[in-house]
Amino acid sequence: MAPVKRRVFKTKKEMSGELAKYTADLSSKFCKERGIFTVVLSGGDLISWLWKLLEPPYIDSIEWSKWHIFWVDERVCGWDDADSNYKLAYDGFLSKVPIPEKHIYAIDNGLGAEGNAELAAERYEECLKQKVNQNIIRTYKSSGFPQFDLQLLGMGPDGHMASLFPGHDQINEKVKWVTFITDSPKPPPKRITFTLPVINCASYNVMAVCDKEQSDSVAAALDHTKDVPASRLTADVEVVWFLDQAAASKLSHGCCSIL
Ligand SMILES: O=C1O[C@H](COP(=O)(O)O)[C@@H](O)[C@H](O)[C@H]1O
Repeated sequence: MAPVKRRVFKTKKEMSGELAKYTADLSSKFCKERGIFTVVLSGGDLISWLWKLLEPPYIDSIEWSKWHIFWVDERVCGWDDADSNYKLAYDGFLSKVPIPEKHIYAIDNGLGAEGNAELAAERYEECLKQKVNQNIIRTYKSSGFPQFDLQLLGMGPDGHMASLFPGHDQINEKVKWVTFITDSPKPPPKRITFTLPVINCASYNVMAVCDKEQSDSVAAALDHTKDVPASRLTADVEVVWFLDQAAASKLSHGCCSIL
């Protein structure tokens, strides 16, 4: 069982600094070992916390040309839609770093714009299978599920991660790699999402959460007081929760160090 670590920071700025260092260290490890670094992004606040990677020393030292970018979940819309996780990441991060465009694997733009959630999920799973066949994505031991090097995740106040929401069936999917939802409680209703087995096969999973609004769900997930999707998060090597003080404020005593 992979260790679940928690790191609590006084400010979001400090958290962003350490998140950048953690990501850069893994980038250097995987680029040296494999010549490739597969990174999975989520939407939401996470993208705004990647800003430190856009500054020295990281902007100049990271081997961006070896990065391959995927999304743990995506809203079913076109790439230019304000709801798009691709657009959020492109505007706030990807357009500012020299990752080759052909290494960026977004939802099919046409199916997204059409609103075809089922087909968009199937197409994204096909894309992952193609990247496995091209040895860009590794597979997990004997299970055959894709294994990403690093996933950068976020959690909503209800404890959802990716587009796996409490009380919705997608969390129980055991076979598919990518599934879809058409009645997401958080708008927009149509989304595609990695399934739990895929999320949990990643080598390293980071869960970055800030603000008081999320503190109940952080406690539920880490103290296991309630079963929310994020409480099921694990990984092959390690899971690290990056928290600010407000998000960590309801954790049981003595279990977190403030850095
Ligand atoms: O809708 C989504 O929400 C989660 C959490 O977002 P946050 O703004 O509360 O951090 C996000 O991780 C997911 O990718 C996104 O589609």
